[in-house]
Amino acid sequence: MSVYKTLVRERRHQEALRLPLPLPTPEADLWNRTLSPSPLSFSTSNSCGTDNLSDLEKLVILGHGSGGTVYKVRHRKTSAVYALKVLRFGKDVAAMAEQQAAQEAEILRQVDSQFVVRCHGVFDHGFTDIYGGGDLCFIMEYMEAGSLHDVLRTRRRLPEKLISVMAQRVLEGLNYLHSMQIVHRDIKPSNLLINNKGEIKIADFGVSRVGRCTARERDSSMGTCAYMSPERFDPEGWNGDCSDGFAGDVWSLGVVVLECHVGHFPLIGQEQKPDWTTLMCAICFGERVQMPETASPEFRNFVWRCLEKDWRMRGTVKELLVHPFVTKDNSGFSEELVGYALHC
Ligand SMILES: Nc1ncnc2c1ncn2[C@@H]1O[C@H](COP(=O)(O)OP(=O)(O)OP(=O)(O)O)[C@@H](O)[C@H]1O
Repeated sequence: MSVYKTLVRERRHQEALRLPLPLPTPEADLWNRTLSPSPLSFSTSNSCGTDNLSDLEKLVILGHGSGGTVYKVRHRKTSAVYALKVLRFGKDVAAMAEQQAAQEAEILRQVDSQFVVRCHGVFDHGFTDIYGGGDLCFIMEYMEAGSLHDVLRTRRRLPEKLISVMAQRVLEGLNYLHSMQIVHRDIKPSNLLINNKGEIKIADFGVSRVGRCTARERDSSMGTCAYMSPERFDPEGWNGDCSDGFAGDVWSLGVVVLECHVGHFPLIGQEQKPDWTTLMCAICFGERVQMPETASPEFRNFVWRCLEKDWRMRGTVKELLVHPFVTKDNSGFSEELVGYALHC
C-alpha cells in the first residue's frame, strides 16, 4: 500500500454493515442517485457460478489494502481462478460509510468494460464466515501480473512507450466510467492492475462517486491525498465546489504518468516527507512541475495538460484520448508490459 496514503477510508474500519444493495438501475438513473437504506443480506446473482463462498478454495494472499485482504482463490468445480477481496469493518459505523460501501457494490455490479477489473459477484456478511467473517466480499477478475505499484516498486521507471500504452487504457477506462457519471476519485498505481496479456485495468471503487459529491463527502477528503487534485485538496482556493469531479481523475492520471517516468512520487522531492502539509503546498501552490530531461515533447505536453492546476483549463479525457502521446503506434508494447510485470 502506498506510503503516501494518509487519509484512508473511514468506512473500512467500521462495524458490520447491513448493506443496501439496490437492483441495477438504468444508466440515466445513476446521476445523484440516493441509495435506499433498507438492509438486505444476500449474495448477488453472479457470473462465476457460485452462491456460496465455500466453493472457492483459498490459494494465497495477493495483498492487503486499507480495509481488507485480497486472496487468490480457485473455484472448486470449474477451476477458474479469481481474486477475492474481503473487506472488514470496525465498530461505530457511520451512515455515510454504509452508503459508500453500498455505492461501491452497486458500481461494481453496473460496470462492464474491458478497461475496468470485472466483478463477478458480491457477498455481504452472513456468507463470509469462511473468510474470517469479512463484512463484504467481491469476487473479482484475477489480474495475474499484479498492480502498477508492484511494477514500479521493482522497476522504478518505465519506458515512455509503455507509459503511453498504460495512459491510453486508463483514459479509455475513465471515458467509460465518466460516461456513466462515475468519478473514480482514487486513481493511483496500486489501483491499476495488469493481467497476463499486459492489459491495464482500473480497480477499486471504494471512494468512487456516482454524480456530484455532497459537501459532506467532500469534507471527508476520502481517497489518497498524494494523487488528489488541487480542487479536491482545497475546494475554496480552486473553485472545487463547481467541479463535477471528472477533472480530478485526469489530474491523478497525470501524477501516475509522471511517476512512471521519474521513478518516484513526482510532486515533492525524494528527501521530503509526504505529510499532508507538504503535499498540500506542492499540489495547490507548487510551481509548474519540472519534466525529466529525457522526456519527449509529447510526454511533456500530455503531463502538463493533466497537471493544469485550474480544473477548468485542464485537459479533458476526450481531448487526451486523441493526444499524440497516446495515439502513437504502440503495438506490441502491451506484451512488453507483461514482461515487466511478471518478472518483477
Ligand atoms: N483483482 C486482482 N487481481 C490480482 N491482484 C489484486 C486484485 N485486486 C487487488 N490485488 C492485489 O491486492 C493488493 C491490495 O488491493 P486493495 O485494493 O485491497 O488495496 P490497495 O489498492 O493496494 O490499497 P487501498 O485499499 O488502501 O487503496 C493490490 O495492491 C494488488 O496487488
